[in-house]
Amino acid sequence: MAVYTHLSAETLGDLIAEYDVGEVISAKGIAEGISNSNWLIETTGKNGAGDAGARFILTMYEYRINVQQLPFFLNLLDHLAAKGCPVPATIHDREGNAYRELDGKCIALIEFLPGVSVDRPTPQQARAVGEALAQIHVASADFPMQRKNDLRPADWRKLFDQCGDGAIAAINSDLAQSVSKHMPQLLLEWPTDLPVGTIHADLFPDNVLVLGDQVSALIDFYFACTDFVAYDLAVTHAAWCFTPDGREFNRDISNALIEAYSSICALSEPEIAALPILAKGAAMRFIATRTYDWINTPADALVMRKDPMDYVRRLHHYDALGGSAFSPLA
Ligand SMILES: Nc1ncnc2c1ncn2[C@@H]1O[C@H](COP(=O)(O)OP(=O)(O)O)[C@@H](O)[C@H]1O
Ligand SMILES: N[C@@H](CCOP(=O)(O)O)C(=O)O
Repeated sequence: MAVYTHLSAETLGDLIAEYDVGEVISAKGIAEGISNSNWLIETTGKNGAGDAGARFILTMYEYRINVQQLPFFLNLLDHLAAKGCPVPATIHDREGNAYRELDGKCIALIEFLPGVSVDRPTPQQARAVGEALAQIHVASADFPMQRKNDLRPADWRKLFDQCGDGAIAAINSDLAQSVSKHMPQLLLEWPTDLPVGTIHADLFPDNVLVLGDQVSALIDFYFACTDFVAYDLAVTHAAWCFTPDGREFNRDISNALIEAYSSICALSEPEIAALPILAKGAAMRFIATRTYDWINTPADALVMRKDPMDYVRRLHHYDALGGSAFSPLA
């Protein structure tokens, strides 16, 4: 579940009164999610059909987010939404603030967008995701803010060092061996001069809402940063083109995702050549944070731990497949 903080009806009512969105009719905690508390808020304001019952997502930032970086994330949402991308716009309060403080934590109210996230996407859905990813890369080309990616190879190394070899091996010996085998190559051979842009960096199926085969929303931009755009395609590929446990690679989904993305954002020769190492790096980035969380999250914590082995298996696939994982481009 992901409602870590209790907000009373009075507190919620007072908070929503700071926005020009009507009065609260209902507020329901949202079970999905890991990092933040989220509520679905319905108000007496007008919805898209002109009737009372406007819906919003209220997010309270709980974990991992440096609040000084909130302007980057929230301005990016507004920038992309203004350009017609399927992302929720930020609702500003009556004084124009994109976020406020409540009980010492930051909160933001964002537009609710309809749709569901899928565990087992179809190639048609993967195609729509490839197009949506390309759309945000195009639309963010003139986004004026920058944010350093704080999860690059040296940062993964630091996370593993903080975990310690023994604790990593205690999770799974294959995990420990895979880190020892692949981290040196990733540190040495990570590209340095690929085209850079604003990237989502965490476009997993649970961060995409769909209505049928259409993408209705890209959400959870809280890892967004300035880095190689081809790395964003690699992260999305790693997240979408395998069974959730990483045991099976789905070539139809892979082809659909890559063809759709590259039909809008053509990749350069150096980007295509770099995809195999970017994909191994994408797998390692999630192995690193999942391993760290596995070791450092108390068993009784509300935060759900995710299995790093799902991404160790993806790393093995990428190691074995090389460039053929991206065959429409080969
Ligand atoms: N703008 C939105 N419109 C509709 N639902 C949303 C929106 N933002 C978040 N949600 C819902 O809230 C859940 C958790 O949001 P998310 O930002 O992924 O939280 P976390 O950062 O904790 O993972 C999503 O799975 C989705 O169901
Ligand atoms: N996508 C990451 C976890 C990041 O959490 P999120 O809920 O903020 O997307 C993973 O699966 O390891």
